[in-house]
Amino acid sequence: MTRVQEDTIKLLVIEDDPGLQRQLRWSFEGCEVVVASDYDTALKELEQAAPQVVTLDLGLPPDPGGTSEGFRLLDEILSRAPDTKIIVVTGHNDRDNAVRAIGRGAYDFFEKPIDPDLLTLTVERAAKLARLEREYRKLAIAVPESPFGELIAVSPQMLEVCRSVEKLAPADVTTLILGESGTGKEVLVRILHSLSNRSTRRLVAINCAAIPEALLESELFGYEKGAFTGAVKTTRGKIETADRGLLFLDEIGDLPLSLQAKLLRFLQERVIERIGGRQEIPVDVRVICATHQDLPKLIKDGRFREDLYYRINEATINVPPLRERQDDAVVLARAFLNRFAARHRKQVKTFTRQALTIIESYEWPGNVRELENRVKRAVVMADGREITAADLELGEVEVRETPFDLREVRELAEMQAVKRAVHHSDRNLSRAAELLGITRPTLYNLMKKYKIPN
Ligand SMILES: Nc1ncnc2c1ncn2[C@@H]1O[C@H](COP(=O)(O)OP(=O)(O)OP(=O)(O)O)[C@@H](O)[C@H]1O
Repeated sequence: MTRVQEDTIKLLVIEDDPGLQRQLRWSFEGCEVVVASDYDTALKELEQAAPQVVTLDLGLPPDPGGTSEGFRLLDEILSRAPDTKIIVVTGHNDRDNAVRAIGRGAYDFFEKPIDPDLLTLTVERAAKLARLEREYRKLAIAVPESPFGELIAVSPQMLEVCRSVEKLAPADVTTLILGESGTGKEVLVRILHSLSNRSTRRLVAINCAAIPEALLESELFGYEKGAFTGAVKTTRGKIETADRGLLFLDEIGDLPLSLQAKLLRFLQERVIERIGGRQEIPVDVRVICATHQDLPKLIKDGRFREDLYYRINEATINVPPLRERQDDAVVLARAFLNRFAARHRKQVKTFTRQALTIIESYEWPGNVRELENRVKRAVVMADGREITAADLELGEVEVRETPFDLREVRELAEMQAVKRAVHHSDRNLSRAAELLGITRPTLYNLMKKYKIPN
């Protein structure tokens, strides 16, 4: 069995049949396996080995033909170590007990006779979930001291983004944050500010898309008394207010061309002139811009100045969409559930497995913001302790559940690796082929096979 990420999986096999014990030990060669054949030994091993995953045969002595001892142990394990993922092993066609076990908190069930390959995959998935939950808890515990505050990130892609933010924060360079709407760009700007050497000064934000063109100029640059009708007193603009601090220009792609020229001048000369003013006022701000738009395309269409693009883009941070970081989706969903359940004093504790699968599979066009809103709504509306797939109201979702058939599993892994390499190399196919350790023609064939556009 392969290892899940860098952790070795600790697995406790609770099984009284010596033949099956041997078979299971052999199937899970790559894991640290401990075996117990009765209630007391199982609890002792639970304490000593602290396994992430347990396989539990429901028919244990003194009731090997029934299920009473198995259920007693299931309840006890979950009360002592609630995060343990328990995979219950039932007799053939024993759906009733399987469903009962899931209802009492088991992670999954398995019918005898055991197919070691299938069971291996189930154990790997359970261990992966246990690892994500543990990492999330570590992050959650670290929150008070962490400059990353409420930011939740467990996927390698987001951890890389966090590293870039940490590196760029003290550098005082004009930084461009790119990413779809709702991916967390604003959250990252706030973190960047708190880690920068301007953290004791203000972070002034302005959304270039939300303010009409006529007002935007005075918002940014300010005006002198009498500059236009209604200018009853001299007013400083956002740029000036941000002096010695940080100015966040959100939706920079929507800045009208006339103001692009003015902003460029400011970035080059670091002075502003208020509307109706004649005096040049020096301002020391660090500018951070963000957009969900494709700026090179806007440049091609004549809607964004190329010279401004180079000015604001001294450093870039790319925030990946949520659908490309499946690991984050589940962890974020759990965090939002806890947050809103506490805020609205609801007894909702968890998601059903189906709901989690849907969360992993859904494309999340509105990214984290959409996920947050869906979970919030579901928590507010929920009556019971669990949020079901239907509560999320996502309609028909094509489920991307990891299949069991090994050929399908390999193909899925191959497709994901090709997609990642193409994204990581920013569609430079020679580089993508190099990352994958294959030739360009092989890469072309794979992209054709999986219908990945280039
Ligand atoms: N990694 C994260 N951890 C916790 N909360 C997050 C994370 N990413 C985003 N959020 C939350 O999702 C919501 C949207 O995030 P944010 O406003 O930063 O997105 P954005 O990319 O700036 O969106 P837009 O482009 O529409 O302005 C916010 O409520 C934010 O707190």
